[in-house]
Amino acid sequence: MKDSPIKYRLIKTEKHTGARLGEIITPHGTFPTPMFMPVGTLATVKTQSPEELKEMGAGIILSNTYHLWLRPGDELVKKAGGLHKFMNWDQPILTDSGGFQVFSLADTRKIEEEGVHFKSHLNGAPLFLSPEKAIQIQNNLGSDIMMSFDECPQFYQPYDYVKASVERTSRWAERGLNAHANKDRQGLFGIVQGAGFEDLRRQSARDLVSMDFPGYSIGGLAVGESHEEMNAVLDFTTSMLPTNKPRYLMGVGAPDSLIDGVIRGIDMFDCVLPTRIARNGTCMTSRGRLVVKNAQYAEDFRPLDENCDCYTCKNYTRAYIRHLIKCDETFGMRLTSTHNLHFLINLMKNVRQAIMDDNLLEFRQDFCEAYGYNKE
Ligand SMILES: CN(C)CCSCc1cc(N)cc2c(=O)[nH]c(N)nc12
Ligand SMILES: [Zn+2]
Repeated sequence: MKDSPIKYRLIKTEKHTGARLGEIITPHGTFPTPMFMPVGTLATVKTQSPEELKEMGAGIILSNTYHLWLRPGDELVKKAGGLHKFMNWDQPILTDSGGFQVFSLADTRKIEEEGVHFKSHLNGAPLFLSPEKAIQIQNNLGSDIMMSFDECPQFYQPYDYVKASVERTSRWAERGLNAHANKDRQGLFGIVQGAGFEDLRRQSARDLVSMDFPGYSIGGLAVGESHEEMNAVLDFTTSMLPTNKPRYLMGVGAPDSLIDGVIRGIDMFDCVLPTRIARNGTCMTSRGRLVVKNAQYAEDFRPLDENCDCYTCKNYTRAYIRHLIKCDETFGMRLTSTHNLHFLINLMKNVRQAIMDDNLLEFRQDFCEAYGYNKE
C-alpha cells in the first residue's frame, strides 16, 4: 500500500536469530519494536490510567471492535470524537476486527460467505458481522491500526475445513480493503491463517501479500496449541511475509512465548494475561510466577520483585498487596496489574537491547533460567 499512514522502519536484524529491531510510525506517534501492547478491550486497560500507561512505556494499546460495537456503540464513540478522544489516549491504538470474539464469545453462530450471524454474549440479541461492517466499526472508532475480519479456526480442525476457511478469510480481507473508508488515516493489517498446515499458511500469506497491506498479523495461534507447535508454525510463517512490514502475533503471550516469537521475527504482541492474572494476585517476576495471595507472603515485607523498578515494587510489599487482594480491595488489583504490565513492557525493552547487542540467545537463556522455565 503506497500511501499507508502506517510505516515500518527496520533498524537492525540480530546476528544469530530472525529477531529485528524496528519502529512503527503511525498518525498518533511512533513506537519501538519488538513491543508488547497492553489490552484495553472496553476502551480501558483495566485499572490503569493513560498517564500510568505512558509512564510504564506502553507505546500502543489495543481495543476491541466487537465489544465496543456492543457497548457503548461505535457511533457513540464517533460522536465523542473517536476512541483517542473518548478514552483520553493520544498515542497509537490498534483494534481487533471482532472476528475472534465472535468465534470465542458469541453463542450459536452461523458462518456464511456474506459474514457471521450470531447472538450477543450480553443479551442473546441476533447480530451480524461482515468484513464491511467490521471495517466500518473500526473506521468509526478511528484506531490507527485496524484488523481485517477473519475466521480463527481451532488449531486441530481438519485440513479441508481450514483450507475453506483460509480461502474465505482471504476473500473477506479483500472485501474489507475495498470497504476501508479512511485509508489516509488508518492502516489495515491482513491476518494470516492456516492453523498448523504449512501449505495453507503459505496460501494465506500469498493471498494477503498480493493485496499489499501495510502490516500482517499472524492469527490462529495461542488457541490451545503447544508452545512447540506455535514455534513450529512461526518458523515457517514469518519468512513468508515481507521484511519491510510489521508482523503482529495475536494473543501472545507469556514471557517465553514473547521471546521465542521475537527470535522468529515477530514485532508486535498482545495478551490479556498480565491484567487477567493480576486480578487474582498472580504476578510475573524475574524469578518466575508469584501468587501473592499465598499464606507464605503474609509477613513478607519485600517487594513483589526485588529486580523491578515499577511503582508497585518501589512502594509496596508482598504482605500489603496480599492483604489487599485477600480483602478484595481494588487497589490490590491496581498494584498487581501495574507490576505485570510493567514486567512485560520492560521485558521487551531488554529484548530490544539484546537485539542491539546481538546476544538475544544468551539473554533468553539467562531469563528463562531465572524465571524457572526448564528450557533445553
Ligand atoms: C485483546 N486481544 C485478546 C484481542 C486481540 S488478539 C485476538 C486474537 C487472538 C488470537 N489468539 C487469534 C486471533 C485471530 O486469529 N484473529 C483475530 N482477529 N484475533 C485473534
Ligand atoms: Zn514491579
